[in-house]
Amino acid sequence: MLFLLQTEKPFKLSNYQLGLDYAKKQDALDELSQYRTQFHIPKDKHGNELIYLCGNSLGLQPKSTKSYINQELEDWANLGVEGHTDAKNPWLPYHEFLAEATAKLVGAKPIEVVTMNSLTANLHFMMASFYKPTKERYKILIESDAFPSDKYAVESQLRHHGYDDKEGLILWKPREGEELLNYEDLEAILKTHGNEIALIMIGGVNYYTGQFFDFKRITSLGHSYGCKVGFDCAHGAGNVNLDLHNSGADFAVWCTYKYMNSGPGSLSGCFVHERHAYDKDLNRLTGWWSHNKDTRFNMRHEFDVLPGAEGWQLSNPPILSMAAIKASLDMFNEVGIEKLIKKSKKLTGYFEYLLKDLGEDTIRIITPENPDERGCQLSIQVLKADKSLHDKFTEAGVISDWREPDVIRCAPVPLYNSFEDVYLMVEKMKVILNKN
Ligand SMILES: Cc1ncc(COP(=O)(O)O)c(C=O)c1O
Ligand SMILES: Nc1ccccc1C(=O)C[C@H](N)C(=O)O
Repeated sequence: MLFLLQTEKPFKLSNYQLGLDYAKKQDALDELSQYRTQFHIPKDKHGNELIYLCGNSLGLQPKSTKSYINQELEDWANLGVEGHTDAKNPWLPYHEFLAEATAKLVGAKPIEVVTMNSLTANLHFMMASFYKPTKERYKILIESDAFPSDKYAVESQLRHHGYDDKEGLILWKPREGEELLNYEDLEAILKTHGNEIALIMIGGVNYYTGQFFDFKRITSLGHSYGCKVGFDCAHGAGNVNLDLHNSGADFAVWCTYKYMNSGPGSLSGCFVHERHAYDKDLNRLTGWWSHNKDTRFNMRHEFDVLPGAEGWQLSNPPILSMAAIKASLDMFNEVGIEKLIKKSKKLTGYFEYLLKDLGEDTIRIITPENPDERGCQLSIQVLKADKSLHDKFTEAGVISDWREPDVIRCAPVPLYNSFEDVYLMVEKMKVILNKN
């Protein structure tokens, strides 16, 4: 199925009509095309722009990021400690400046989101509150091919609470010979084990296949059996419509260095559903930044937790990293996630169409075909290939990534990738695979 810019109705054209001229025309018609110029596009040693399709791993740097960070460096140089209150963007409440735009991006209310820590750390902090095992109900359900860090984190939670990490872990697996997960299988697992499962923790968009799960469906199913439900949205934030509040999920976490373009190792985002906002009995690991802002500096005050996701903060945050997040969020706020998703579906649809022309004896796209069940990433299984193939792509100026055993992940990011990028990538693929 191919979505063309001129029409909302999918229809097919010949490959000739969908060539370079077509790609250039779509770029000219694209109302978001000017955003590409607002990013640094990496170049090869001759100064030519690379075809960067790796926003699923590390998003590109907005040109504005430097000035946002420089503002904080200047305020630090000029004000020292007074910057906490007197900086242009005072550091004490800095995380509050991110809440509204973050909430909009992930479909939440400002009280439900906070930016803090790193991703796997936040997953643990969320599990400290939402994984409350009992003798009867202690198991954790996760998708079988979850990102390793998530799997290690849930296994270590099981061990931390004194359970066996194999016996306590339930895996939602694809069917024999398939990669994508099937909801009927999840329903069957819950029918048998629902009363033993304390927590369902799913990678909202799977890092390997790119499958975007139905959060609402998983959450209501989990809740109907009394399980808590959380999502790791590392591959979802800034990429798909997460609609976290309406999903009803108990919590979600994500990183800001992929589709949120906020720099390597940048801070993570965290969502805690509003219904938990004022629950002071919910166990959590806390620090002084979880404490009431009005009395935080009275120091000897008895602990008084902040309402909402802010109440999960521990430490005063790194402002330089937050400044990079602010630069990126300001851009997302200007564009709006709806427009991005609209372009994303067209761009990825075009990419998919061109790839399919390579033939099923060469490649197989393991990402769902339905545009509502994926983001911009396509995971391309290259038959009979090994990593040396990926090296050839890199040499040819295409930045993508390789995931063992045989998958190239490519993510045309609507903020900075073009239809021409996608066209050229497939042309290079044809040369490398001797398909031209
Ligand atoms: C789904 C998922 N979970 C966890 C991680 C690990 O994140 P971090 O190193 O920021 O904790 C990543 C990416 O690295 C990821 O994609
Ligand atoms: N943060 C990184 C640092 C170094 C190398 C890779 C990463 C990734 O983010 C990998 C990504 N999570 C993935 O889906 O493969």
